[in-house]
Amino acid sequence: MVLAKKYIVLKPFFGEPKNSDFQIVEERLPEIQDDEFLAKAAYISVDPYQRVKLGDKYPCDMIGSQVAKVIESKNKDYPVGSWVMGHFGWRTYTITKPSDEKFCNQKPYLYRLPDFGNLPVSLGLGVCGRVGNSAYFGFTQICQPNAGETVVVSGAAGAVGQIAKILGCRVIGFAGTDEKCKWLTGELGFDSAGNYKNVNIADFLRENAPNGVDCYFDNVGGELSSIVISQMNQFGRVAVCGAISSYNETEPENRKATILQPSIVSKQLKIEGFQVNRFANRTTEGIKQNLQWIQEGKLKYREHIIDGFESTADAFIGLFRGANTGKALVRII
Ligand SMILES: NC(=O)C1=CN([C@@H]2O[C@H](COP(=O)(O)OP(=O)(O)OC[C@H]3O[C@@H](n4cnc5c(N)ncnc54)[C@H](OP(=O)(O)O)[C@@H]3O)[C@@H](O)[C@H]2O)C=CC1
Ligand SMILES: CCCCCC(=O)/C=C/[C@@H]1[C@@H](C/C=C\CCCC(=O)O)[C@@H](O)C[C@H]1O
Repeated sequence: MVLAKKYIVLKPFFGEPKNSDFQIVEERLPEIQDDEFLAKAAYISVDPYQRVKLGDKYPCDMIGSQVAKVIESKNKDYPVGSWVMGHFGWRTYTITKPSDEKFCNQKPYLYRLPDFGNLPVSLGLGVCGRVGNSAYFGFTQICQPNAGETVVVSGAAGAVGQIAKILGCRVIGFAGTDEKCKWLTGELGFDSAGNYKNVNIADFLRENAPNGVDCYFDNVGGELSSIVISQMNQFGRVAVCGAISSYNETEPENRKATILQPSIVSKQLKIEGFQVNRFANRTTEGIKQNLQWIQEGKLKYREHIIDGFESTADAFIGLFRGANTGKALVRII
């Protein structure tokens, strides 16, 4: 008999998520049945979307993905010892099967990790998982960049800007600390990077993108994005990936930003939101492309790893304070 631990969310988040919104409970797992396997969590992913994508019934199990190792199995496609990515929520042990989807209806719900060679399995939650695929497909398919174009990325400490450099673009990033900006222009090769907390965004862009912006990959929304969009070129393309600047905001007044329509019309812009699930049937293609770029030394990654299941809520809260540089993960020890 296995005793699992899982997080439940007691009430809707209000403002920044708090430890008191969560409770850890224990669950006795039954014996596995035909087609099922038992997986032990190795890494749990904490993600901004978890702040805004819970349902409306409380208490509820916390949603989320994890990389886990199969430790008991009655499913030949998931033998003991194999590594999986699954949307099991924040929990230590899971019994499931491919047709299950009892933990959520995410697509893809479950898959075996491709062979990452010498690289860590934790990449399956970051650059070689759906986060990396959001960058790869969101940027290439929505922004449709051309070599030589100027690209701006907000929430820039991820893969998008690097992919833009690989594709021959000029890249400007915005991030929330000077240390992150130094990493962007240093190791990652961005052409420039500004700390959105202490630069004048409009002046910074006029100086660093004097010929205007062709593509904007928007992770944050709000006024920063309105300013970037106001400096776009004719027929510019915007991929709206997220709006983290608004996720903890409870006052509707503070969710307002400068009107976009004058820029959209006069510059004939294309602005398109996307959810990475749209590219679910190309999951392996995206993972393999990012993996290949890592192996070729063209794509670098950082992981922000916090140890211990009991630290998962803290790791999640840290996302909204910019505590992570790179993918935020909890290692289950
Ligand atoms: N459309 C889709 O399918 C997907 C969308 N997303 C979205 O992409 C975005 C980035 O997610 P992800 O890469 O997982 O997370 P990150 O690893 O980029 O972590 C979140 C980062 O957001 C920044 N941030 C926090 N608060 C604010 C704020 N008020 N204003 C601006 N930046 C802020 C912080 O960095 P800093 O120090 O720079 O402030 C923080 O480190 C989110 O908006 C998320 O919702 C993610 C996955 C899929
Ligand atoms: C205003 C709400 C905007 C929410 C944007 C956002 O972040 C949406 C994301 C989900 C996405 C989650 C995808 C990747 C997370 C990475 C970790 C993982 O779980 O593998 C997917 O669920 C569809 C969008 O809703």
